[in-house]
Amino acid sequence: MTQSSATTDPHPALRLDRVERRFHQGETALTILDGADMVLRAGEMVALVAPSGAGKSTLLHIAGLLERPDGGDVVVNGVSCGQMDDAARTQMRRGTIGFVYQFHHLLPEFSALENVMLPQMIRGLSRGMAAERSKELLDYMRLGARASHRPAELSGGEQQRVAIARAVANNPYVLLADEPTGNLDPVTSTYVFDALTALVRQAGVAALIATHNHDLARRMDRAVTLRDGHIVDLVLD
Ligand SMILES: Nc1ncnc2c1ncn2[C@@H]1O[C@H](COP(=O)(O)OP(=O)(O)OP(=O)(O)O)[C@@H](O)[C@H]1O
Repeated sequence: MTQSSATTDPHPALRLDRVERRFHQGETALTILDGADMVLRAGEMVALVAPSGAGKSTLLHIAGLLERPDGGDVVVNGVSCGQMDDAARTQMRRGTIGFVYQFHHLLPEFSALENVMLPQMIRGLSRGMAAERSKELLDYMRLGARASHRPAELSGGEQQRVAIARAVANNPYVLLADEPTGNLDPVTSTYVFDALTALVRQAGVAALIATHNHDLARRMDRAVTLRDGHIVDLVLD
């Protein structure tokens, strides 16, 4: 295991620069990130593998501009987000980052198609164009026949595939996924991961994917873990 590699790319999709994050639990200060650096390049898939409680979700939320770090910077496609106000960060996030959660987080009252359309319409795309792109994405995820179904009418694997389609709907530079197959049985998990991989490769997006599943982690380009508040390369057996 070595310090995570490479800071030579002038405009990587994502760069974490000396990121710090601490929580205070009663009298105790818990340091999760202590000057963490990382570079994620367009087209690469990186597994984030670390024990429960190590800080994977914290790292993904900071990388995804959902939470502010206590120190350091998050640079998305060359744009520093550290000093942005909340409105600017939200706008940046919507335009450049896709997020997939362990539980799909789809809106229950909307169809699969509408769930994929919504982030595009929030960004200003017309209803017609958003529908066209969403149909293409759902077809690609082999969900074309399910487009009009609501989340409750879909299986867990289908719900996650809709969530993945939604995450890439705005052509993000960076896709962040927090145990996207953690809630699925092994066969479905592999199927969903295959779909995620195909979409990531096709889109050339940079992906950081937290997983406890070493078999899936091995299929990515490289793996990292969290150690003493730093992001370090992880060699999987
Ligand atoms: N808002 C918060 N306030 C206080 N402590 C927090 C907060 N958020 C997270 N923590 C603590 O920070 C640590 C890291 O949490 P995090 O959820 O990032 O871990 P994780 O690696 O994603 O865990 P898991 O694999 O179980 O999801 C945990 O000890 C958690 O209790």
